[in-house]
Amino acid sequence: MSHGFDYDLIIIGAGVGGHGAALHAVSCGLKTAIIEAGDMGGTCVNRGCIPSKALLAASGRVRELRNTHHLKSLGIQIDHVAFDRQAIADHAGNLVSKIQGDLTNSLKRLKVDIIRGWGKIAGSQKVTINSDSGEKTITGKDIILSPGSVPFVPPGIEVDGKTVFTSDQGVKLPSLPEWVAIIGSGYIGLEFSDIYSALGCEITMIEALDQLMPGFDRDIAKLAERVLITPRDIETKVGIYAKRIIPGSPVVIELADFKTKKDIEVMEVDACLVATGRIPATKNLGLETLGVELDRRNYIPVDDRLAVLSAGEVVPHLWAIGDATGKMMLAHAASAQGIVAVENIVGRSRVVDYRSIPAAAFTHPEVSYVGLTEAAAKELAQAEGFTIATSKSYFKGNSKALAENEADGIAKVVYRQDTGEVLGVHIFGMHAADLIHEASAAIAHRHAVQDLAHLVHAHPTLSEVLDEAYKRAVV
Ligand SMILES: Cc1cc2nc3c(=O)[nH]c(=O)nc-3n(C[C@H](O)[C@H](O)[C@H](O)COP(=O)(O)OP(=O)(O)OC[C@H]3O[C@@H](n4cnc5c(N)ncnc54)[C@H](O)[C@@H]3O)c2cc1C
Ligand SMILES: NC(=O)c1ccc[n+]([C@@H]2O[C@H](COP(=O)([O-])OP(=O)(O)OC[C@H]3O[C@@H](n4cnc5c(N)ncnc54)[C@H](O)[C@@H]3O)[C@@H](O)[C@H]2O)c1
Repeated sequence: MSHGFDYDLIIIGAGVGGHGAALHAVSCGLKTAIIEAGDMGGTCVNRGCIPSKALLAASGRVRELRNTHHLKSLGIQIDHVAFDRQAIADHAGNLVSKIQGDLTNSLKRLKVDIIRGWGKIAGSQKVTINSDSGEKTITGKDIILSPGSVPFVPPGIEVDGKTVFTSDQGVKLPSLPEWVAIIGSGYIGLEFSDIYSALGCEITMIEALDQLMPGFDRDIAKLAERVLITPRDIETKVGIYAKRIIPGSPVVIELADFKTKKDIEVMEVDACLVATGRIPATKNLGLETLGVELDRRNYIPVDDRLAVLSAGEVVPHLWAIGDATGKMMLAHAASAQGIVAVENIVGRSRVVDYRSIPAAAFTHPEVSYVGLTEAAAKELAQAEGFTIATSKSYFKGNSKALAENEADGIAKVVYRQDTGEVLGVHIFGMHAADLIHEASAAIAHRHAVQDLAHLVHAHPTLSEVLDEAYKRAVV
């Protein structure tokens, strides 16, 4: 193809979004180049999903093997469980190298040109790349921006990368501080509290909003707090924010009331993980050359087809995907967007169905959801004039969970009362991250609880928790 351009498609950013787009582009016959200034694989592979899940796998095993009470209930006795912090860190580091290599090779195998350097739009269908070897310009019929995101560090917080750090450094597990403060109780705060508490650190979790895990469905967050926080060596401070953090030994943290802004106390801890969200990496992309303005939170404005917008109008041949679009900061959402953008590029109109994209926190046990929380569904119902209902089932009534003696857990289905359409499903309990996909498929097809209640699930499996929740919705 190419038609007078160097490439059919140029992708800026080789994270999971850019990678997913590149693979799909090749399968659609597009001559493709991908530009990467940093580590191939971006955040997920190098500083996100992959190393954090490796740490969670190892620390989760330590937790399980040290839980003598649980093991005894199964008739097992283990006298001493030891671990080597550096070996756990190496497990994560080795996995990063492997997946980074696999991802890079998959692009090479498909003859995607990998160009190292900083990519910048230099005008319509034109990109410049700056690297140590100088600047060059290439042309592409279409351009996809996938520059990703970086940790957000609130003003007043100083990060030295050693005593006060973000997940970028945390995933390397360089030390196990005796007492660590975690700022934020979102995904990163939760997953790291799981890792640190399993490996014997004392934790203080500080959350600015008036409840822990504010992004999750309330019923799920309440039970998750009872299981993941309360019985562990984790002190929580809620409605309180870290106004100032000074790195050093000790780390000094000035806390204030989030609502009144009044100073509350000064804490001294050994280390502090700042897990206060992420912001788009959208500076210096040359967007101004095409008159594109970022939105007020610095995301790249896109329509449902992932076309970039300028003053509400589509900018021809320019697309954006991934964390930088601010839709759902998840790896699989980024690659799904990449596939949809390519579909539109090749003339097959497609949009992303965000409602059916699942999410999970890989704590022990896991938290997962897809679709709307009960609160969000209520808002939608009010706006559109329908009513919602919910149904719940519990792991303590599930034979498989009972056989494992891991019966802490709940599944909650939020649905429309009139049509039965499933609007959201939330699960907390063992293997919740895997269990959610059945619900994701149900939402993708806009299925109703009345139909889902008739599906047959193998016995005894954890999937029967969801089966039970659907059945309870229709009795
Ligand atoms: C600790 C942690 C754990 C996570 N765990 C999960 C998880 O379990 N599951 C999940 O779904 N998500 C997880 N995420 C989120 C996930 O990592 C991101 O949603 C995902 O990486 C976004 O992909 P992306 O392609 O949009 O951007 P990124 O992965 O950030 O990639 C963007 C790439 O673009 C490059 N780049 C930027 N600008 C330019 C430029 N101008 N020129 C050249 N290159 C450029 C960057 O160097 C980077 O490599 C986690 C994130 C963190 C921080
Ligand atoms: N398993 C996964 O899929 C996974 C894992 C890790 C990260 N991620 C992605 O990375 C993104 C970033 O994760 P995150 O946990 O940093 O963000 P988050 O948005 O999930 O949570 C940040 C929390 O920090 C709180 N906060 C902000 N400023 C504060 C302050 N000064 N003091 C106290 N609390 C404060 C917020 O109220 C919020 O609850 C997530 O949104 C998610 O999309 C996903």
